[in-house]
Amino acid sequence: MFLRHLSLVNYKNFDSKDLEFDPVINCLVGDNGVGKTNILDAIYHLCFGKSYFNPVSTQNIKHDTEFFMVDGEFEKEGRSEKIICSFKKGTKKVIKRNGKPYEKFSEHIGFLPLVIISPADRDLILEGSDTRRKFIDGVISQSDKAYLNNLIKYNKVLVQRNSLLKYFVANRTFERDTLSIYNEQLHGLGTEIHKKRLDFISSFVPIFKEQYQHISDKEEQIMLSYESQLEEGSLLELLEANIEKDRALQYTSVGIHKDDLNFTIADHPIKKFGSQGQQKSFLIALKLAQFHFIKEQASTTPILLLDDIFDKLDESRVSHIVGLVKNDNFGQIFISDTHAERTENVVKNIHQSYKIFTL
Ligand SMILES: Nc1ncnc2c1ncn2[C@@H]1O[C@H](COP(=O)(O)OP(=O)(O)OP(=O)(O)O)[C@@H](O)[C@H]1O
Repeated sequence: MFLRHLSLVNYKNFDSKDLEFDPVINCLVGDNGVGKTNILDAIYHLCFGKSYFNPVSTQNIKHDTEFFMVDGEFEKEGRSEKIICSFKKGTKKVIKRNGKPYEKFSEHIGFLPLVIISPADRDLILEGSDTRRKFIDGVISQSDKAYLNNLIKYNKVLVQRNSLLKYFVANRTFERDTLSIYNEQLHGLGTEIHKKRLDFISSFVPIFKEQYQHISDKEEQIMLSYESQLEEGSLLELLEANIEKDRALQYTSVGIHKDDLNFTIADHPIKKFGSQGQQKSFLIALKLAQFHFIKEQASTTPILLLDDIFDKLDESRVSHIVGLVKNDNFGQIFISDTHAERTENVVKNIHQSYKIFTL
């Protein structure tokens, strides 16, 4: 699968832009702030219906204009697929595949698998657990529609249960039976999600460790483990046991929405004890493992976006990553960098077709 053509209208810093891509390697080079990352983000938008960097849709519209449009022509399994993602202020975002709008964006997720490696990934280590849950959910959802649907349903029920807890306090009332209905729904959906997360972690960890060994020269004991309150008991039991606490807090304090991933090096949290280099290698290994996992599950090689990759790694490691496309037939890769020469040196050595775009 690859992206053949990209057209932008009023997308971030671009009025209009048309790019015809190479099926294998594409390099976007230029000074800071010219819009290299914005082009990668537009590609991300076509695959996920949203920005990787800025979730506020209005802020993805070029300043002082009213709408944006991102139009991409992909080739997938020998067929041309035209995806258009557009957004006008005050209306709902629209994604169309070959002229037909999707009713639910979730139907589009996984159709065009993509992995991005960016300096913004550091949030996975530095920020709260929701960032890491989004990561697991993002990886599983790209190859498992049922998981994504359960997750959407779980989040809806969770919002309803939280509203009910607030309603009880505001109206000085309490109805255990109504709450029990939500508990059962959360239990059913949450248990499924928990099981899939467990299965995912057990197949993902070996891939992740292998990727880390590839990019780190040293033997280091790194680990990624899954933490869930559901290890303590069934979700139904936990919800029932925490009813008084939830009434006081006015929100649901237990469930798979509290799950987390632990990242460690030599049994200590990498956030506090990992060097900058170790943290960078850890994040790249995480994303490369995502690439390999999705490739296996979805039987399509994901598009790989490498944003500012030299900010993270030296040339030999970048060569290793770019070399992935050499071994993975039909993979397409996009690289952004401020130094045209450095990028060209790396891609020339891969002996694959490539294009360099100077912005
Ligand atoms: N909604 C918007 N309207 C207009 N310009 C925008 C909008 N959002 C972002 N920009 C501009 O886009 C530019 C940043 O683009 P981008 O992050 O793609 O740069 P880059 O080439 O990747 O830079 P770097 O090499 O520093 O990573 C900034 O100048 C920013 O002001």
